[in-house]
Amino acid sequence: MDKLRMVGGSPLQGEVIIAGAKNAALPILCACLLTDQTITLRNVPDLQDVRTMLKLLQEIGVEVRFPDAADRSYVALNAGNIKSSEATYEMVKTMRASILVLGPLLARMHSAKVSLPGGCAIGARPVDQHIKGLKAMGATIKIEGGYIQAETPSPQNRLKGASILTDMITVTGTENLLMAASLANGTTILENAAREPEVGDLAELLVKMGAKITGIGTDRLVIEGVDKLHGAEHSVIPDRIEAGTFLCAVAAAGGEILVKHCRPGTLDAVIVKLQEAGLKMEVGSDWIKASMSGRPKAVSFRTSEYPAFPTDMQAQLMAVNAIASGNATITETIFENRFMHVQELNRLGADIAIEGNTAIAQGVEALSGAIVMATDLRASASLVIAGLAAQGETQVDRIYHLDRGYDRMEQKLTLLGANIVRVK
Ligand SMILES: CC(=O)N[C@H]1[C@@H](OP(=O)(O)OP(=O)(O)OC[C@H]2O[C@@H](n3ccc(=O)[nH]c3=O)[C@H](O)[C@@H]2O)O[C@H](CO)[C@@H](O)[C@@H]1O
Ligand SMILES: C=C(OP(=O)(O)O)C(=O)O
Repeated sequence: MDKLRMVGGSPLQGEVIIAGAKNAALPILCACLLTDQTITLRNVPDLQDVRTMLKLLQEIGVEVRFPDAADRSYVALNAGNIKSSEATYEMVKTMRASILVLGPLLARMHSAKVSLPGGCAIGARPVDQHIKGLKAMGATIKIEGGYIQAETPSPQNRLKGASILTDMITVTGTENLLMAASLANGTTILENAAREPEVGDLAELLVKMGAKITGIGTDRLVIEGVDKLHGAEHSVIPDRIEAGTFLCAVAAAGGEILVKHCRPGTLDAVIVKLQEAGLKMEVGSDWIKASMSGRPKAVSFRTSEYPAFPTDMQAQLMAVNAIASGNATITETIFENRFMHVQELNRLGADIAIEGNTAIAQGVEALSGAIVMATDLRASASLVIAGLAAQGETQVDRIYHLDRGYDRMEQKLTLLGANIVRVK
C-alpha cells in the first residue's frame, strides 16, 4: 500500500493548477447512460474514483475512448450498445457514487440492479431518498440479496413525472432523480434539491443533451421529461474542494501560492473562514493568490449544505486550526462520524477534543512529525496539510483514500516546493 512521506516546515511557493471536480465528474460520467449518442467531456480529473466509474460504465457496456492518448482529462463515452444494467457489489463497495447509475439506467433501460452501498467510514449514508423519489416516479423497487432491483411501471415502460420533496438535502439523491426525471413522462418537481455547484454542472450538461430543466442552482428544480436525449460536449467545473485544500495547505505551512483554474465564486464560505484565519487573498475570475506569514488564527465553523461551509473541507480547516493561535469549535452537521482525523492529528501533537458532533481545537505552537493513518479521503488531506506544517518527518499510510479524490496531489505539492514523496 502506498504511503506519503514528507518533511514539514518549509513554506509553499509557486503555482498550482486545479483539476476538474470529482463530485461533478462522477454524475456527469453517468449521464452518458441516458443517450445512445456520444458525450464528450473535458477537464475530467485523473483520479481513482473516475477510473472506477469508467470501469463500471465499461462493464455496463459503455464504450470509453480517450481521443488524445496524452490527455486523460478528455474522454468520449458512448452508451449506444449497453449490455447490462447492473452495478455489482464489487464496484459499489469501492465507490459509493456508483449509486449514480441507478437513475439513468432505470430511465433509459427500464430496469436496473445496483448493489446497495454499505455504511462507510464517515457515516451510515443510506440511499432511502433516492429510492423514495424513484418510487414516486412509478418505479417498482425491491431490495433483494443486497441489491436494489428497480423497474419502471408497465405498460408504457417510462418513469412518470412526480412532485418529490426529499426529507433532507441530498447531493447524489438530487443528481439521481434529476437524471431519471429528464427522460420521464411528464413534469417532475424536485423540492429541497441540493444547490451544490456540482449538481448545477450536471444540470448544465443535461440541458446540452436536450433536457428541459429550470431552477438550476436553486432548491426547486423543475424537469419536463423528454422522449430522448442526444450527444453533447461539456467541460467539468473546477474542483472547489481541491482548491480549498491547497488554500488550507498554504494557511498551515505558510508561503505564497497562486491557485489557477479554479472558480472562486464556489468557494465563498471557505474564503471567508481562511480570511478570518489570516490568509491574505487576492481573488481573480479563475484564480486566487494566497499568502500567509506567521501562525494562523483559530476559526470556529460549522459544516452545512451549499452555500455554507462544506463538510468536504472540514478536516482540512481543522488541520489549520491545529496549529493556530487560540481555540476553535468545529461542528459537523452532515455526517455523524467525520472526525476520525482528530485522533491522527493528535498523534502529530495537536490538542483536539471531541464532544458529540463538535470538535474543540486548542491550537498548539508546533506539530511534530509522526506516522499516521488516513481513514477517509478528506481525513487524508488534513494529515498531509498537518504533515507539511509539522516539524520533522511525517508518514501518511493508506493513501488509497487520498488517491480516490485528488489528481496527483503529491506532484502538485512538489511543484510548490514541498518535500514530499510517495513510497510504494
Ligand atoms: C460523490 C459526491 O458527490 N459525494 C458528495 C455527496 O455525497 P452524498 O450525495 O452521498 O451525500 P448526501 O448529500 O446524500 O448526504 C447528506 C446527508 O443525508 C443523508 N442521506 C442522504 C441520502 C439519503 O437517501 N438518505 C440520507 O439519510 C446522509 O447520510 C448524510 O447525512 O455530498 C456530500 C455532502 O455534501 C459530500 O460530502 C460528498 O463528497
Ligand atoms: C465524501 C466524499 O466523497 P464520496 O461521497 O465519494 O465518499 C468526499 O469527496 O469528500
